[in-house]
Amino acid sequence: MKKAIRYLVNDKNLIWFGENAFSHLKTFIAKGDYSSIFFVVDENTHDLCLPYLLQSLGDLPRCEVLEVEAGEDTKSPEVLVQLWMVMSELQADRHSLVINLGGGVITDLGGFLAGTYMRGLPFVNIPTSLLAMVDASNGGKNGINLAHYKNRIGLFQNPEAVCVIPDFLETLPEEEVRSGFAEMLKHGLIADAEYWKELIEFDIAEEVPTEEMIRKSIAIKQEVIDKDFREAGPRKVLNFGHTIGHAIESLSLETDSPLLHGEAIALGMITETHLSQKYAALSDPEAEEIRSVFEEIYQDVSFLAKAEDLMEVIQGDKKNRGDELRFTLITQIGNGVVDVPVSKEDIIEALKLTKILA
Ligand SMILES: NC(=O)c1ccc[n+]([C@@H]2O[C@H](COP(=O)([O-])OP(=O)(O)OC[C@H]3O[C@@H](n4cnc5c(N)ncnc54)[C@H](O)[C@@H]3O)[C@@H](O)[C@H]2O)c1
Ligand SMILES: O=C(O)C(=O)C[C@@H](O)[C@H](O)[C@H](O)COP(=O)(O)O
Ligand SMILES: [Zn+2]
Repeated sequence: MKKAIRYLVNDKNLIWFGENAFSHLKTFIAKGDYSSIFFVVDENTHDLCLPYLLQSLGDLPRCEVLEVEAGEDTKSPEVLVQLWMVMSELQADRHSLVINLGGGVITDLGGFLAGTYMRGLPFVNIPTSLLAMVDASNGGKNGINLAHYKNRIGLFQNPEAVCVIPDFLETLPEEEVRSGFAEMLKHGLIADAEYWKELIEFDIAEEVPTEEMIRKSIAIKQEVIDKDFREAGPRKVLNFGHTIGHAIESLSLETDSPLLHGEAIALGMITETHLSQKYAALSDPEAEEIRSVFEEIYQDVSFLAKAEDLMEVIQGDKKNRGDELRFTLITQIGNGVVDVPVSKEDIIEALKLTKILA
C-alpha cells in the first residue's frame, strides 16, 4: 500500500489515505483530549470493520458504540431520535468525538447526529463502502430522509477529518462495489472526460477500483465543493442523475426489492442523458456511449413505477424553484450544467425511453 498522504481539503476537512490514516487519527484524538468517543456503526461494519479499527487505534478515551440496522431505512427521524436519546443517556458532552464507521448511510446519519447534538460535536468519517469513500464521506452533506424524500432534513457540516482506508473494501459485497462505481462514473461525466474513459475501460465486475481512482473521484468532488460548499449553484453538478435517481430510489424503498443508491442513480443518469440530448445539446454519439456503458454494467437493474408517483417525488426535488423543475444535465462527456428547466412532458418521455414507466 502507498504511503498515506495528508492534504488539506479546506480549512477544516482533512483526508488521510491508507494504513497511515490510523496513526494520523491517533494523533488527532490524542491532541483533541476528548472526554469520550462515540462510534456510529451498522451491524455489518460493527462486525467487519470495528475490530480492525479499534485494534489499530490502541488506547482510547471512554468509548461507546452506537449500532444501527444496516440499510437506507435507518436514515430516518425515528432512528435519529433514538440515537439522540442514547447519546444523552450515555452523557455525551461537548468534549465528545463522534466517529462514523460505515457506508453512506452511517456517514450521512452520524454526521447529522453529531451536527445536531448539543448544537454540534466534532466528527470524523471513516467510510467503509466504495460509495462512501468516493462520495458520501466528503463534502459535508449530512442528513436523513423524510417520508419518500431523500435527505430532506440535514446540515452542511464538514467532518474534522476523513480516513479513506481501501482495505475495508475487501469485505464489501460486489453489488455494493458496483453501486459506488455509479458515482465514480458520474464524476467522469460531469467533470473529466479522460477519467470517464479510464473508468469505462475498467472491469468493475472483476476488480475493485484502485486507491488512485478513489483519490481522483474525491479530487473531482472536492474541486466542485471548494467553489460552492452550500450548493448555491455550481455544486448542483454533483446531482447529475439524482432528480430521477432519488425518485426511483425512494419509491423502490417502499417495495420488496429496494434498489441501492448507485443502482437508482445509474437509472437516473440514463434517463437524464435523454434529457441532456434534448436540453443541453449532448451529441447523439456521446449519449449512445453513456447509455450503453450503464446498460452493460447495470443490465440486471430495473424499476417500474407509475408516472404520477415518480412525478410527485420529482416535484419535491431540492433543486426545483417554485413550479419550475430544474435539472443538472451534461452538455458533453466531462461537462455538467446546472439549473436547466425541463418540462414535465419531456421527463415522462425520457422515463418511457428508459423503460421505467409501468
Ligand atoms: N452525503 C453525500 O454527499 C452522499 C453522497 C452519496 C450518497 N449518499 C448517501 O449514501 C447512502 C448510500 O451509501 P452506501 O452505498 O455506502 O450504503 P450503506 O451505508 O447502506 O452501505 C451499503 C451496505 O454495505 C455494508 N457495508 C459497508 N461497508 C462494508 C464493508 N467494508 N464490508 C462489508 N459490508 C459493508 C453496509 O452495512 C450496507 O449493508 C445513501 O443514503 C445516499 O443517499 C450521500
Ligand atoms: O455532494 C453532493 O452535493 C451530491 O449531490 C452528491 C450525491 O451523490 C449525493 O447522493 C447527495 O447525498 C445528494 O444530495 P441531495 O442534496 O440531492 O439530497
Ligand atoms: Zn449520490
